[in-house]
Amino acid sequence: MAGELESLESCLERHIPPQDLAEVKRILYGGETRKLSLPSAALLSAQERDFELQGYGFDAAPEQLRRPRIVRVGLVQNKIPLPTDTAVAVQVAALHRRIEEIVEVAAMCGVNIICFQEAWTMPFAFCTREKLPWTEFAESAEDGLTTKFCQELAKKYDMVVVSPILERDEIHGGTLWNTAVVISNSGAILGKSRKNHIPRIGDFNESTYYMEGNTGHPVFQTQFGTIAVNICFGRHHPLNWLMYSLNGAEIIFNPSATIGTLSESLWPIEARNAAIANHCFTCPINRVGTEYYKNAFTSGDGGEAHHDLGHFYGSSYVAAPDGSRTPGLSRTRDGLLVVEMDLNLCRQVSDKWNFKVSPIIKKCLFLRTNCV
Ligand SMILES: NC(=O)NCCC(=O)O
Repeated sequence: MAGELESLESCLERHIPPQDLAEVKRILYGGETRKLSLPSAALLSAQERDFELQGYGFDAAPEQLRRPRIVRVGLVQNKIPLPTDTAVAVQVAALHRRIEEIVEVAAMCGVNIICFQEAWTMPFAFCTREKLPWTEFAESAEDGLTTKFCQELAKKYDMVVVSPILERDEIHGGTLWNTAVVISNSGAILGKSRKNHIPRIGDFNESTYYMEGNTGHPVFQTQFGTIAVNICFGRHHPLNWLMYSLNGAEIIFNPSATIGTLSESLWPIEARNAAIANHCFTCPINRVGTEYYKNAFTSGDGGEAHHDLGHFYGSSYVAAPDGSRTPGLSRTRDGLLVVEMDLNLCRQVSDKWNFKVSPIIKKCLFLRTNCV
C-alpha cells in the first residue's frame, strides 16, 4: 500500500542503532518474547499465499503442583479481497476462501484457538448508513453459512474458532447484532458474545444497524483455557475487560475494525493495559486496507462527503499479564500471528501484583455473588 508505514517495528529496526535496539524494545515492549520456530512448510505457504506469518512465545515459571498450561492462539488480520460492489454472496465466498488458506497454515503451526477480525465476512460498511446491500451480509449465529463453514474448520483442525459476524437473529424479530460465535474444537457451538459498546463517533456510527448487545460478559470454557470476546469499541472501556476477567477469562480476544486517524495511538495501550490490570492475556486484532464505497457518505461533522473511512492499520498483537507484548503484525498486509502462552502466568502475576484482590474488586465480587 503506497505511502503507508509498514510497521512500527520495521521502522525501529531500520533506524535505532543495533547497540540500543534491545534496550529500546525492552522499555517499549517489556521482557522480550521468545521467537517461535515455525515449520518451514508453513512459512513457505504463507509466502506463497501472500500473508505475513509471525510467531512468539510467552513463558511462565515452572511450578511444583501444576503442569504448564500451554496453548497456541492464532490472530488473523486481512483485507477484503474483492471490491465492495461485488455481489454479496461472491464477496462472502472469497472471504471464506481467504480465511481457509490462512487457517490451514495456522493448523500447520499447531494453533489451538483462532480468532478472526470483527465482522470478518464483509466490508466494514456501517459508515455508509445504507441498509442494502450491507444487511444482506447478516447471518444466523447458530446455523448460518459462515458458522457451518467455521464448524468444519474447527473439526478438521481440532481448533477452537472465534468467528465475529454480523448476526441476524430471526427468532427475535430478525434483529441485527455484532456478534462473535465461539465454536469448540469438536465443532459444537459453545455460544455467542455480542458487542456491548457501540460507537457513535465520526464514520463509526453503527447504531444505524444494531444496538448494545444483551449477552453480558460471557466466558467460554474450552479444552485449552477459558476465553472471552470483547468486540472492538469495548476496548476503550476498562470495566468491560474487568467483567470478562472477573467471570474467569484467561484470554480475551478483541476483534476490531479501526482506522489510524481515530485510534492508532490508543491501540498499543488499551489492550495491553487490560492484560496488566486483569492478569490475563489480551489479543487485539484489526483489519487492514482501505475499503471504497460507490456512494459518498459524510461523517456528520460538516466535512466533505467521502468514499472511504480511511486506512485500517492492522497491527494485531498479544499482550501478557506481566505487561510484555509481542511486536505487532504489519500495518498493511494480511497476516497470521501465532502466539504460544503458558496460562499459568495469569495466576503467577496475580499472586505477585494482586490487582484483582483490591478492596474495590472484592466488593464487586461480593455484590455479584450475593445480590443476584
Ligand atoms: N468497530 C468499531 O467499533 N470501531 C470503533 C473505533 C475504535 O474503537 O477504534
